Amino acid sequence: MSWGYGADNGPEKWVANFPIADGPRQSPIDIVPGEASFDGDLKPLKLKYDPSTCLDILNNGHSFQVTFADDSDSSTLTDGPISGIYRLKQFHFHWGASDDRGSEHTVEGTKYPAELHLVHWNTKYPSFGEAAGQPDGLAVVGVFLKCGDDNASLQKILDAFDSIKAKGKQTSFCGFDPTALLPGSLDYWTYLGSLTTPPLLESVTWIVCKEPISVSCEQMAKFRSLLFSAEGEAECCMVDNYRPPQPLKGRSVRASFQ
Ligand SMILES: NS(=O)(=O)c1c(F)c(F)c(S(=O)(=O)CCO)c(N[C@H](c2ccccc2)[C@@H](O)c2ccccc2)c1F
Ligand SMILES: [Zn+2]
Repeated sequence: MSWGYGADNGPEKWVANFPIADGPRQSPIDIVPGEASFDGDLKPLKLKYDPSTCLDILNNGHSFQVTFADDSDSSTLTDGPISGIYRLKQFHFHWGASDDRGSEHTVEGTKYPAELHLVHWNTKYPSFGEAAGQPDGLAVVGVFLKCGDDNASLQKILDAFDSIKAKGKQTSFCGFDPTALLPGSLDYWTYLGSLTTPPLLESVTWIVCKEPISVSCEQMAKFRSLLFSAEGEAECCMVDNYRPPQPLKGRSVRASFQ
């Protein structure tokens, strides 16, 4: 059985096939603002996305992801805590079965109903796959979602869900600008961590925005209409696809704001 989020193949079981699950720089973590150290050398995040590089939307059986063409520097992350140019490869979300949980990072124990991850790779390496194996290979921007006003930008994504309900379903999705999913303030916390799904590679510079974006409760409910299961299989709702916080193991978390 491959990894997932169920009782038999969920986060507590991943270490059996992916021993790095108990490694020194695993993600996500619980962020304690009072213990984060302000670093005046941290630059503002610079995110430049070209909507024409948006390719498709896919239900991959763990989450849904929107994939971008990454054969040029059209959609990039620069500055912030990183050096060099990182290209946007895909974004995806994690969410709960109810509004009281769903995010991967937590803030002093507070769980948000969902969390957006924008995955970028360091162009000093020849490809995403190469970069994913390097300690400075990936940079993921995390944005918390909280229940509140309707989010018109998110609605465009949700409107595509009917064509990707089951695992393996994919549909073209273009002209989407992920900038529209970013909060007003780009204040962030940053720390060295890992992918939060197998292969759990310790190659991620995490950049977690302090300010959440809002989604309506109806929009949150739409996330839960996706399926972990493929067509023809017993239906299994795609919910609680998040890994719980992992031990900090002496790492420091820096803040870009005071
Ligand atoms: N929270 S996280 O950012 O660590 C994360 C996830 F939590 C996550 F669910 C995914 S996923 O692709 O939706 C399903 C698992 O691969 C990816 N997807 C990765 C990925 C695949 C293709 C292109 C970009 C990112 C992940 O599958 C991956 C990364 C590195 C090497 C192999 C696989 C991911 F990066
Ligand atoms: Zn993720």
